[in-house]
Amino acid sequence: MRGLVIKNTGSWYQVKTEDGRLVECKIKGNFRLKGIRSTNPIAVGDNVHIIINQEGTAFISEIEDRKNYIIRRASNLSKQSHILAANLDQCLLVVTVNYPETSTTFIDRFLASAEAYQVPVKLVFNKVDAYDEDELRYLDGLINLYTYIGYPCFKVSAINGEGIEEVRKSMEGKITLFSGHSGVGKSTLINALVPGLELRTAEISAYHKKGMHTTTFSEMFPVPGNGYIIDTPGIKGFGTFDMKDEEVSHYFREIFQISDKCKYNNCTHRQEPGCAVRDAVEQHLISESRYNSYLNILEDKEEGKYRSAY
Ligand SMILES: Nc1nc2c(ncn2[C@@H]2O[C@H](COP(=O)(O)OP(=O)(O)OP(=O)(O)O)[C@@H](O)[C@H]2O)c(=O)[nH]1
Ligand SMILES: [Zn+2]
Repeated sequence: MRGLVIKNTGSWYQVKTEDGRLVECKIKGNFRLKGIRSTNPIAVGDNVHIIINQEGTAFISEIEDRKNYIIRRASNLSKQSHILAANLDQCLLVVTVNYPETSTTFIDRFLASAEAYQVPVKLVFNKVDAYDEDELRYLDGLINLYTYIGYPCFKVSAINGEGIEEVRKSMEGKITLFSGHSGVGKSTLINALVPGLELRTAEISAYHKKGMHTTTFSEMFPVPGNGYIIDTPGIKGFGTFDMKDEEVSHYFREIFQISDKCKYNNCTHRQEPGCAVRDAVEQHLISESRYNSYLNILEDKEEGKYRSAY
């Protein structure tokens, strides 16, 4: 029988079967996954096949290929990683232009990592009820920019409900990860989207604070319309990853698009002659803030800071 893993306690998995049952499963045998040395072979979001025994116990017999997954290294020095979640359909990055301010550098770094992990991102600009005219104008500028690049944007207030319905619709049938700085309103937003869910996530938080199973526990919560939210504490973004200088621009869509017009095909778009990207920035075809974020990642990479930035 086919099912979706929605909870991983470290010792057993809760699987939602295709016919709608919730079944507690153990793993049988050794799962070896291509290319990953992981502390857990199965994660929430995995599509699995289970076998239910006559006495009512069940085990996972097969895991289907993943379209993506996010990991956390067991420790800085370790090559082993923990798979936090698999098969994410999207990430909603909650940002605020004020209270607190989310910088474009942060947004762009996040978007670049998401590109690397092949997880589509939508930007949710929260707290629109609290902004003055200047802040709203700046916000609209950002929305124009990111919509143009290809990231859908929402303008919402988790407190007064503005724009919430559109976000709710965009979560239907999808596995969604919420991310964003502390204080941007993720919990408030999730509670506005799915009333009653907050209580359950608070329980999980308390459980985590006790220090139990912190590295192995994860859970997805069903949302109306057949979707799921991943809101496990500790999963606030993507892990670190290594990339070559000339790869960084692959994760900036609009920069990558233009880069094949650069004179050198290993152009890093800094000082090289005949760089089409720098030309585009000068002609305001590529936003300066995006280009600066791009340079910023390159610089941090050189100083070895990028890995610890997340
Ligand atoms: N004015 C206004 N305040 C909001 C809105 N959404 C959340 N807040 C407030 O912002 C503060 C932080 O909200 P939280 O939901 O706790 O933020 P969070 O992102 O979950 O924060 P962490 O748990 O630290 O990651 C609270 O005081 C909320 O009441 C909004 O739409 N408008
Ligand atoms: Zn170039």
